[in-house]
Amino acid sequence: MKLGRLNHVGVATPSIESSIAHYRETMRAEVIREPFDLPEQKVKVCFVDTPNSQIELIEPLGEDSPLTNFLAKNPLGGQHHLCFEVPDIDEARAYFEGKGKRILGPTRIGAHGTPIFFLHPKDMEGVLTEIMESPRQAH
Ligand SMILES: CC[C@H](C(=O)O)C(=O)SCCNC(=O)CCNC(=O)[C@H](O)C(C)(C)COP(=O)(O)OP(=O)(O)OC[C@H]1O[C@@H](n2cnc3c(N)ncnc32)[C@H](O)[C@@H]1OP(=O)(O)O
Ligand SMILES: [Co+2]
Repeated sequence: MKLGRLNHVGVATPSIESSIAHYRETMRAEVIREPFDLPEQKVKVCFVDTPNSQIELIEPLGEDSPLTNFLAKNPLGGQHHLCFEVPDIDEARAYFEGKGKRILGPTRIGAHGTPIFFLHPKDMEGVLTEIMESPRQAH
């Protein structure tokens, strides 16, 4: 498996609107993308572009969002996951399975429109890790 770029840092928030204001006004980021819902993933998403990566703002969508427990423990929100790109998602899945790392659920289409999966934080040095097929590699 070949490790690609850090695609984004996932940041959970109770309010994407207030987080957008923070990144625009305090961080002077150019937030040009509109928030959008990913109902199948039970999250609302808004990307904040930085010169070399992205912040992925994520807010729970619906009751049983995967963010619900995280925000119960971290009411202000906070760093949630890291997302790395790989050239081939199926090869990466087999690689991590071979390493005995717990993969959370099926490979599915993520917020960038390419296949992703998640690795359990307890198997990844405490970091919830998202693996994403590089957009330019999508078949
Ligand atoms: C896919 C769209 C978009 C994209 O980029 O394309 C996204 O990234 S959406 C992101 C939201 N979706 C997910 O996170 C899906 C994968 N996550 C999960 O399946 C759960 O969040 C899980 C299993 C990581 C944790 O579930 P839950 O919070 O319900 O369980 P616990 O509270 O019992 O936590 C278990 C254990 O893990 C620790 N934990 C939980 N979340 C994190 C985290 N983000 N980073 C590090 N550690 C985390 C938690 O503290 C518990 O540890 P313990 O020592 O037992 O307290
Ligand atoms: Co993500």
